[in-house]
Parts: sequence; structure tokens; C-alpha cells
Amino acid sequence: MDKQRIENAVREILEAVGEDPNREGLLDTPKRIAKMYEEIFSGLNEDPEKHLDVYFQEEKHEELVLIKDIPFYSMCEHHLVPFFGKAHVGYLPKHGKLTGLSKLARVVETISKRPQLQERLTASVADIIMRKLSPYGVIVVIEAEHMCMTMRGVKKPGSKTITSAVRGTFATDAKARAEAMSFINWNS
Ligand SMILES: Nc1nc2c(ncn2[C@@H]2O[C@H](COP(=O)(O)OP(=O)(O)OP(=O)(O)O)[C@@H](O)[C@H]2O)c(=O)[nH]1
Ligand SMILES: [Zn+2]
Repeated sequence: MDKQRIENAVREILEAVGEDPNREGLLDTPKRIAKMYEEIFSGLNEDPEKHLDVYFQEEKHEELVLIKDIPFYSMCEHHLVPFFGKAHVGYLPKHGKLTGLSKLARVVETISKRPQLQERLTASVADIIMRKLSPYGVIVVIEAEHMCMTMRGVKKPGSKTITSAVRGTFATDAKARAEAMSFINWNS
């Protein structure tokens, strides 16, 4: 990531909005933002599939594994303001391809740390798990609040966007999908 270019661009923006980038409070702002972008866009330089390179080959569990309420923060690619919320990721592992629980959250983390669309984030998580683990099925549900819809524009604070991506068994079997959804909606 070219931090110097980010710094220059932030200085430009500050001047363009009528601010003085040389006043005390703003002096280090370009540097801070460059450092912050390096962190919140770190997923651009990472391959999310690498998290699923290792799996437990001896384990025989072939029923639902669901991690719910994975918090995430991403940046809307239209306005470069945050959208954030929770991701729920479930899959039906095939014998020999059970992954570590944290790895599913790591996939969400890597893909969300890019300029994103909620729909693409949702579908990408599902497709990567399908590709790397070849499970019977994958279900990904993401609920998020978009700052571009709350602090500006249409200004609808509290509104939530829910997206889902279902693959394999979850796409073809309504009962399997309903069971996973009941756990996702389960509040305890
Ligand atoms: N489908 C989808 N749309 C998004 C997402 N994040 C932001 N948007 C929408 O992207 C659209 C961009 O619309 P434009 O008309 O080009 O931009 P705008 O004039 O700033 O639009 P307003 O937000 O309506 O003021 C808006 O409707 C946003 O709500 C997302 O993750 N998925
Ligand atoms: Zn937006």
C-alpha cells in the first residue's frame, strides 16, 4: 500500500473542503489515515483462501457447524464509509475437511477488509468455503448497518440490511436451510 500517496490525497481533501491541513489538530491526520487505511484495507493484500488450507482430516462430523454473531467492519465501496454488523457462517462438512472454527471468522475478516458491497461479501465467503472445503452445503447470512444510509443521504438510522448466500444442500433442501436459520435466529 502506498501510504505516501494516501497522505498526499488526504491533505488535498482537507484543503479542498476548506480546512487548513497545517493547523495543529490536522497536522498528523494524513499520516493517521494512511496507517488506518493500511489496517482497514489489509484484506486487499491477503488471500482469504489461505485460511482454509489446513483441515482436520480424521474427524467424521458431517452435520451442521455454524458460527453465529461474527462481528465485522467493512467499507462501502460507493462512499468509503463503514458498514458493519454480524456475519453468520454455517457449513455441512464432508469427512476429512473439517476446518478450525476461527478460520471461518478469518475468511469473513479478510474479505470485509476491502472496499465492499454487502452482497459480494456474503457471496464471496460462501463461494470460498465451497471451493476450499467442498462441503455438502454452506449458508452465510450477514446483517449490517450502512453508515452511508444512516449518517447521510437517505438518513435511516437503525435500518438493517440482511443478505444471504446458500450453496449446495442449503440451496436445495428447505428443511436444512430452515434448521440453520432457526439457529441463526436463536437468541440466547
Ligand atoms: N446493493 C448495495 N448497495 C449499497 C451498498 N452499500 C451502499 N449501497 C448503495 O449504493 C447506492 C449508490 O447510489 P448512488 O445514487 O450512486 O449514490 P448516492 O447519490 O450517494 O445515493 P444515496 O445514498 O441514495 O444518496 C446507494 O443506494 C447506497 O445505499 C451495498 O453493500 N450493497
Ligand atoms: Zn455507501
